[in-house]
Amino acid sequence: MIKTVNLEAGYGKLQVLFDVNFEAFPGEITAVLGPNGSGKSTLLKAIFGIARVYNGRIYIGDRDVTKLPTHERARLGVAYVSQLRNVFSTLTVLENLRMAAYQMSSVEFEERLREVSDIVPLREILNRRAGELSGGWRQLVAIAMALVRRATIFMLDEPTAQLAPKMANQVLDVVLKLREAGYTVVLVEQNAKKALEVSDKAYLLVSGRVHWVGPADKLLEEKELGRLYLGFIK
Ligand SMILES: Nc1ncnc2c1ncn2[C@@H]1O[C@H](COP(=O)(O)OP(=O)(O)OP(=O)(O)O)[C@@H](O)[C@H]1O
Repeated sequence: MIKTVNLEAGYGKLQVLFDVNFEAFPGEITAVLGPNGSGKSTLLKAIFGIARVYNGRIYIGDRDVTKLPTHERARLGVAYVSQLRNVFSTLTVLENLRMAAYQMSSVEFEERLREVSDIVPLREILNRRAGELSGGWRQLVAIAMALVRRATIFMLDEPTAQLAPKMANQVLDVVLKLREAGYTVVLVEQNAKKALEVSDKAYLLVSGRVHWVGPADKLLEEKELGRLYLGFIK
């Protein structure tokens, strides 16, 4: 479980988030939606420890991690997957996964790989160089790397942006499998409708504040909010 309490965060002197109370639970997909620049990525970055926190607290389960460095948050199970620099492009997929498992014995790694393959369909691409893969596949490899190192909280920053519809659906299938496996999934998406269709709960951020929070299907019914902030046509 991940939680922020009265979170104020940003970059240097630029405060982006104001008084954000956010919670995401295991076995659920929590969507974070809102217009460009509303602070969606900043929320994920603050939770991961790569944006500046001015005030408020961040918890992973019961543990207050507000002051912990990023690598310790990662050790506690948090993964932040964005479309940027998410894999080692000169290495093969298998080598990337091995890098994520550098502390494991090869027996343990093989076992892990079998479990991860149930969630991310990797078998066909294990020997491909990561840099040759499409953006969608690179993202799936990044998710698989996090799974190998036993992450339990997946913060996915626009995982389907710029993907062809077929690949976008494949990525969303993996997101659904993460939920099925009981992980905590936080999903930042541009395509609000698609995100809401797969999510359990939704936060709408506007100008760095939580403007609306509730069940994802209820936000789909909020036509006015959808029109104003989420690009719903009608
Ligand atoms: N590393 C950074 N340094 C300084 N300002 C930043 C940085 N990253 C983002 N910002 C600024 O913070 C504000 C919020 O950006 P953020 O990326 O959180 O928005 P977002 O809701 O994810 O929007 P988008 O969909 O455009 O990514 C913007 O004004 C942006 O210019």
